Amino acid sequence: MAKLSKLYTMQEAAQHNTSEDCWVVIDGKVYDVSSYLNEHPGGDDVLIAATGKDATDEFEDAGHSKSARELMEKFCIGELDESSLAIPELEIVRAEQASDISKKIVEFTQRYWVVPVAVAGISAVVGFLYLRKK
Ligand code: HEM
Repeated sequence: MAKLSKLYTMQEAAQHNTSEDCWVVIDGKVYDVSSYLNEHPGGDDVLIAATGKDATDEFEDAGHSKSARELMEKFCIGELDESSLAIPELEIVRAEQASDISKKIVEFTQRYWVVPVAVAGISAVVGFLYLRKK
């Protein structure tokens, strides 16, 4: 049967970054290692330093054994909400692009306001002459 797991955003997981309350994210899963900090053979400092980010590479670089991987399942509290990683970045890019475009439009109209005014003036004169001929 499929198991439902709780989803956490990276922002939420990142708040647990102390020696009393420590969550790490490894391979898309969230682990609450608070109770394991003092027992971790690699030290508590490496675990605290690994909070607030994807610690998969650091975990793999340490060359953890099979028994370490089995043990870590005990601390798994849920999964990472992958969509939470992309949204803030997309929003920032879009907001910057939007303000860039509107800035350019304002600058353009300030500099070249003569162009639409001239077009309107010429059309008015041409229209006036055309109507008078009739
Ligand atoms: C739930 C998460 C974790 C568990 C259960 C865990 C468990 C263990 C265990 C049992 C060892 C002893 C060696 C072995 O059996 O492989 C170990 C060593 C080590 N761990 Fe972790 N670990 C976790 C996360 C991490 C993370 C995120 C990092 C790095 C950011 C890390 C860094 C290290 C290092 C550097 C050692 C080597 C210590 C040495 O040999 O001197 N561990 N870990």
